[in-house]
Amino acid sequence: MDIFEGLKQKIKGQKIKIVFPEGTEIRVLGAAVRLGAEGLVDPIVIGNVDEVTGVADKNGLKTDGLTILDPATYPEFDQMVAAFVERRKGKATEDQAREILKDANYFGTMLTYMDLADGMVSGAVHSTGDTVRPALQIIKTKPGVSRTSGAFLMVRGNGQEKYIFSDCAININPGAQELAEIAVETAKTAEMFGIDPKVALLSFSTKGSAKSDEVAKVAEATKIAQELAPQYEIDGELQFDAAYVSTVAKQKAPDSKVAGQANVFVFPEIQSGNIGYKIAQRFGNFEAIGPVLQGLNKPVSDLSRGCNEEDVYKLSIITAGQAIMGK
Ligand SMILES: CC(C)(COP(=O)(O)OP(=O)(O)OC[C@H]1O[C@@H](n2cnc3c(N)ncnc32)[C@H](O)[C@@H]1OP(=O)(O)O)[C@@H](O)C(=O)NCCC(=O)NCCS
Ligand SMILES: CC(=O)OP(=O)(O)O
Repeated sequence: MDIFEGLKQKIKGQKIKIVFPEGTEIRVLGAAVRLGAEGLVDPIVIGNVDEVTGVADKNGLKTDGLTILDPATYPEFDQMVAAFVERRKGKATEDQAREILKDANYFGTMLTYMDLADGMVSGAVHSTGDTVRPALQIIKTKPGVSRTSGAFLMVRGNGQEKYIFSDCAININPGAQELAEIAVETAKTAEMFGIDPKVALLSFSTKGSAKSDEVAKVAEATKIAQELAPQYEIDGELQFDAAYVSTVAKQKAPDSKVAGQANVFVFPEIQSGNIGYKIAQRFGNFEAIGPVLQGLNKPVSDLSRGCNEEDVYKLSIITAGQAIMGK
């Protein structure tokens, strides 16, 4: 079954509340209306009611199925301010909190943190930093996870080809320990998508074919990840061709159980990860759904600003799926 059909069946009718802070953005509003009409999620759209309905009317969208919340008129704003000050423990005064929570991403993240919503999808307009910083500060990572990271589900040909790429979004230059943790969290994300993970830690070197600090970091991360999660097939350092192409794998890494069969690709740092996913998306015609943030206490997903309505729709389904699995 198509991965999205499976997820849709799980979330349909479950009344999972997803917050959309970018309520006046047509790609977001269109997806929210569609998700609500199909009974897949209960959308909460952030924005001034007149502005949101104005955009909807102009585009022939019905807003009946949406809850529209405006931070400026939100009746429980004082409680939210108090909860934020408590959560930030000395890092924000009440006056600062009142200012900060006017920001739609902070407001939406607080709704999620306070269990008034089950997850959040943003980033069609905002940069990744502005989208995820509230989640890092408020929702925070699960016990045992020190860093959140951003994975993409890469899909081509009606779902026959599916892979996970990470970290393409958050950690600029992770150390070996962090990279190992990212690899393990990405294996878990793969399982969520029904993929039996074979995890390759990518490099420009395969099994010592080049020597450098960058290569040593990936080799070290591989060792740590293997120790952290012996239940998964994890190997590195591997070049992309050794990880993916079986004939090349036979030559470059003949003893590897991952080389030539990898379906989870962990990049050594964000530059290669972000560039790599966009090349596969734009040259390779892969659909790139994400970044799905891994390891947070509640799901928050960050869109690329280059997304279309379908991307918002699909990432919201994944976010709702994460919410239901975390319940
Ligand atoms: C994500 C990012 C914005 C965080 O940077 P930042 O806001 O400067 O982070 P700071 O170091 O000030 O930390 C802010 C808070 O987030 C937490 N944090 C930062 N990175 C984190 C991570 N990867 N996982 C979990 N928590 C994290 C910090 O612990 C801190 O929490 P605290 O305030 O409760 O102490 C930054 O790493 C970044 O810009 N990454 C690249 C984003 C990007 O442009 N991606 C490309 C497009 S997808
Ligand atoms: C994920 C990503 O690259 O986001 P953006 O394109 O918005 O920078």
